[in-house]
Amino acid sequence: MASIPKISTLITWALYFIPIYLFVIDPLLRGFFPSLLPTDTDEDLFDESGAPGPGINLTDDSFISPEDGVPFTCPDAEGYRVHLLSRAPLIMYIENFVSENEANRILDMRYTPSIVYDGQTERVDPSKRLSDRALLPRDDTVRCLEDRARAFQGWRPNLYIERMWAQRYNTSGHYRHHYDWAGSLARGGDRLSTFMVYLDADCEGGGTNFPRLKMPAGKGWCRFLECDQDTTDKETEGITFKPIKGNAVFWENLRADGTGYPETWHAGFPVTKGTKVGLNIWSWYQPKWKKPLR
Ligand SMILES: O=C(O)CCC(=O)C(=O)O
Ligand SMILES: [Fe+2]
Repeated sequence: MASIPKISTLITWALYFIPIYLFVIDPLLRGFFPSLLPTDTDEDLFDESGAPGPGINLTDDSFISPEDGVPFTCPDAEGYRVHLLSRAPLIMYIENFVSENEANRILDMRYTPSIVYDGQTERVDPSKRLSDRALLPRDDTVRCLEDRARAFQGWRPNLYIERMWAQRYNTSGHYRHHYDWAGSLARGGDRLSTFMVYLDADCEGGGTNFPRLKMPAGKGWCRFLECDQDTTDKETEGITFKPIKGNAVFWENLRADGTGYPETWHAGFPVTKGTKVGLNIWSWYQPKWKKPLR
């Protein structure tokens, strides 16, 4: 009669089997039968040919700017210049992204107090965000910018430009550190990228700070970044973009697997004098679904 193996024998077998499974059997199975095994990310949910998923409502034109084919002209467009700051996350500085005439057209708006959103409710909270904002009507100037933002990102599929907001900060206006992404891709969509455009920068202070990014080497960046700030001080660590009218900072919020970059933690520093007006251009990524949500 076969005897029952001792506990110590079972543990010894397990010690041999676990590494063999992890380093030999699992990689072989993944190689030969990729569809049989669960993957580590939610990427397997997404399929370019699938149906639109839940999440952002692509027909809600109070929230997104659909490509509706309405014709427009861009007489005030000028050329822009791009400077690469970081590859991962992708961060680019764009000189003259918005021309002087375009910026002036957008500035004259009716503003209301800005809100913060905690994933559930929207409220005014001046300790976190003190500014006024205005939803921009989709006139020719705004459509030109939507088009420019799409082209800049290679006309990527499944990318939807959120309706644009201008944001005006008067003295002591600020936006405390936050992410623009919400970690909501698996629930249907998230903000893939941000253009932070300076429409007006007749101010002191008001820089856009990224405490987790390192100052690039060389003095070349001092045109656009504060080079005199104390990076050992907790309040001013990292890098800070100076507000310069017409220029923009572009960054990607999400990695290829849809998770957010911690390096994109950022703030609008307090304006100490004058007025700054920013323009947010956010692009959402809403993948198509291969299979229903788990
Ligand atoms: O005003 C700034 O510099 C940053 C604004 C910002 O981060 C936002 O509106 O999400
Ligand atoms: Fe932001």
